[in-house]
Amino acid sequence: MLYDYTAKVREIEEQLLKAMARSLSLPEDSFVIQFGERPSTYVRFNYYPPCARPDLVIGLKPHADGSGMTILLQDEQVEGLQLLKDDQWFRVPIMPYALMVNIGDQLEIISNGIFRSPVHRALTNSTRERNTLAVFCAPDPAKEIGPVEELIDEKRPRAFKNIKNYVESYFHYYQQGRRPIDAVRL
Ligand SMILES: O=C(O)CCC(=O)C(=O)O
Ligand SMILES: [Fe+2]
Repeated sequence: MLYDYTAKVREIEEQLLKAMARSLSLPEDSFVIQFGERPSTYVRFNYYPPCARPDLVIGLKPHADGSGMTILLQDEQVEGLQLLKDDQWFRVPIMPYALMVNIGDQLEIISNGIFRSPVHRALTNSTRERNTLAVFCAPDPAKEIGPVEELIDEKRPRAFKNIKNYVESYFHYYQQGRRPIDAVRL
């Protein structure tokens, strides 16, 4: 069942990548191509048990995803996800059966910073457990990725270096509480 789910999620992801490329007047495969022939898919079940001191304990610390795109199935009943925008945290409301699409760092790199990878976190609460399912869709780690040439010009100079296996360096910086994408920023 998980296999069927992730296979379908990948189809959605590909359609979204194509639509996003078209929205920038690029050939529709411009982003998909960078994911390579063997893109990687990681799945994480997040379980947040009730926590007596949600004021002191965070469920998942602030981070931006290291994927290209993450498709999150939120808990149907319990809210907890928040997004950072302009130094303020915004709640992401629950919508049963809706998929939450989140841009990851690698798509920010590929799109030369046009699509941004937002910092987000998950809170805990004292009464109810919360479950979410995240599918991280990322380029083949063996494939070098970098800003699409057509998105680089004088007005928008190249913002990132090319990189291979971004996820590996991601965890190195994550552990230090730093934003991994800053390491490839020019
Ligand atoms: O559980 C959530 O709402 C967020 C999960 C998340 O951000 C992640 O798994 O990277
Ligand atoms: Fe995340």
